[in-house]
Amino acid sequence: MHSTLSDVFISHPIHIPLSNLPDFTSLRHLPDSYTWTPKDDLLFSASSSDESLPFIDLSDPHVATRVGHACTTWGAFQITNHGVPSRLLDDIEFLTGSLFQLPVNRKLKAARREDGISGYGVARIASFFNKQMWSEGFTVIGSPLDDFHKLWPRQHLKYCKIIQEYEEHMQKLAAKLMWLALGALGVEEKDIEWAGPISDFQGAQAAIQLNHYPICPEPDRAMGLAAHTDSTLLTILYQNNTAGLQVFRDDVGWITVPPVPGSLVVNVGDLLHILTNGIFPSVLHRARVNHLRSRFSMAYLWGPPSDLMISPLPKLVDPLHSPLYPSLTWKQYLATKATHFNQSLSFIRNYLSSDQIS
Ligand SMILES: C=C1C[C@]23C[C@@]1(O)CC[C@H]2[C@@]12CCC[C@@](C)(C(=O)O1)[C@H]2[C@@H]3C(=O)O
Ligand SMILES: O=C(O)CCC(=O)C(=O)O
Ligand SMILES: [Fe+2]
Repeated sequence: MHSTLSDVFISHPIHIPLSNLPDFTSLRHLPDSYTWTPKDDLLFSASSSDESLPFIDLSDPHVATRVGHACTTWGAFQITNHGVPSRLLDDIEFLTGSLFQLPVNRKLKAARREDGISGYGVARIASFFNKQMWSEGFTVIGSPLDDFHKLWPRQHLKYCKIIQEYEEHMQKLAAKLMWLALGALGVEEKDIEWAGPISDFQGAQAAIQLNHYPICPEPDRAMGLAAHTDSTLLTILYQNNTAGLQVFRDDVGWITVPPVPGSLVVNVGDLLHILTNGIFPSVLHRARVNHLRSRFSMAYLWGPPSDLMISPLPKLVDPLHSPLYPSLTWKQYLATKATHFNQSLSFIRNYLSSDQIS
């Protein structure tokens, strides 16, 4: 049977109780369980800088060089002139706002199961931390029809249509960005067979993650979404007009990625880091919260077919650059991530074959 990403968490259920979701709106002080210190996350108070992320106009004649440079130096960049209609960005933001403003008991009707992948809940990475994150999320993989019907019994089709249109645009954009980034390293369409006969990565798989960071009474002591890298090839993120996304570089510290109306943020994920044999770093990022305005973000997490073997591209391997990672599938990598979280890349680096990875 053709398997999907959903199978991963059947064997790696994550136990995160939904029963103690706070009523974010009525809290005047941060409960202890939401108060973060460097003990809870080593990078919590790491230094910050006012450097900025590369901002790239996709209609620039030197776009491939700029994308390649941003991927090599930061593993992230912001884009404009990306071709996604601003009306569609408004629609997905409207959908996200409508979803999270539903009463908790309605949202819980579409709660993600412990061994499931889609639905409402706290971020999966919550299980790696002692403190709770000031956010709620909703993951869409495959058709959202059943879940949306539970959320909006009368209006679900309208919202399903928005998701479908968003996926179509994001899939095209992800393929375009992938070729720009790899093209900068001299990788050509013939080097990636699974991109398909017209090089459009039709078999790629994706998830949409909708995030809500409510207004927080003590934002400096809270964490919206803790530091992590995405397990994807690429992630394309749209944020509403409230700042919160930060990216980290060892030699720079944390920088804030300001929301620029109509622009999108692109992150290199762990699988693209593996595919490029470490040339592109997967970017460590997190979301901080705000005491005046709530924040929404909508991430399109894009990866290969879930059972396809991914390994450093032969073109990027030679006697001076031996392969740093074994071949493994996205499913195997997600399973590794479910156990080893931010240590996953260094964990698999120590294995020559994915058979040794469980
Ligand atoms: C395909 C996926 C990537 C993701 C785990 C998931 O199965 C679906 C949700 C994704 C997400 C979004 C928020 C941050 C993140 C680390 C998480 O906890 O869930 C990512 C996961 C990932 O990239 O590993
Ligand atoms: O909210 C953000 O800006 C970050 C979201 C994110 O990192 C994710 O969904 O993977
Ligand atoms: Fe992320």
